Amino acid sequence: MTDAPSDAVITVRGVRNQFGTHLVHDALDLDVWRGEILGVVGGSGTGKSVLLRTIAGLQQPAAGTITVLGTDLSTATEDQRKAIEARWGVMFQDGALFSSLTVRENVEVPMRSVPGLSRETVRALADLKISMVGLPYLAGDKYPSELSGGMRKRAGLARALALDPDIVFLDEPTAGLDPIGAADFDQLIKGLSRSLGLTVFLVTHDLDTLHAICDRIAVLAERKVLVTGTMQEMLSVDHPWVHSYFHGPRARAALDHANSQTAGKGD
Ligand SMILES: Nc1ncnc2c1ncn2[C@@H]1O[C@H](COP(=O)(O)OP(=O)(O)OP(=O)(O)O)[C@@H](O)[C@H]1O
Repeated sequence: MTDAPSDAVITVRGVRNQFGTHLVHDALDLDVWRGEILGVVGGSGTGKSVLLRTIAGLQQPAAGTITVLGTDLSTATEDQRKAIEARWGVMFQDGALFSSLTVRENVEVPMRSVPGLSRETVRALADLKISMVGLPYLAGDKYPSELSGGMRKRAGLARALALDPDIVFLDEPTAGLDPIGAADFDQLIKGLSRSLGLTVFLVTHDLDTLHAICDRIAVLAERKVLVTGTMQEMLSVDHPWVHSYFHGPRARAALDHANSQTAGKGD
């Protein structure tokens, strides 16, 4: 709905995803612009996570093309795929950390594929990522089971940032966090996106997140991206699900909260 900037880092055209006879996406199109935070919403089972996995190369679409940073994933050679995969990071809901590795070792895992990095460099880079996500230095020595849910998410984000990606994919980053922890995590994502120029593809159910940090929102419904636009634009979309999502009681509470935050900043 908003005017399209010319610099799409992700272009999805005509994508179909299905499991057996269950058609999840059909003729799905989406563009993600460089440096934006895109929030992907939709009812349960509309295929938000499947879309994330498809774009992040973890699942093959049955049809359609996905171009990331200029590379068509369906025609890319093995080497091109590896090169492009190094330019994005993925954070799953629970952090998806290896339980037998410390936080630092988890963050080091993606770096091991980079030739020529000494052990000391890898360790120093991992510690840098750990501090960038707001974890205390000592968290690097801890195992995932020794961390709170919020710290595990931060550790997952540190691992997603391991290779200085251009794009991060976040699957429900604030799910399971208390409201203060969720708001802190929102600000962390926004700060990293703005300071590093990161493009963020973020699947969420969290209306506060949409208000606080998303530049645009993409709504999944009827097996496709039904509409994209700013929060303001979502409020005037005439579609039953979109209307009830953005005008329901939770949406009103999130809007009131966002307005009070903005008013507070003006004090
Ligand atoms: N590996 C799989 N095999 C079979 N069906 C799958 C698989 N992965 C996902 N699905 C189905 O695809 C549909 C979309 O799943 P997905 O997890 O993407 O939904 P979602 O929009 O992220 O849902 P939620 O908001 O509940 O997390 C669901 O019906 C799900 O059961």
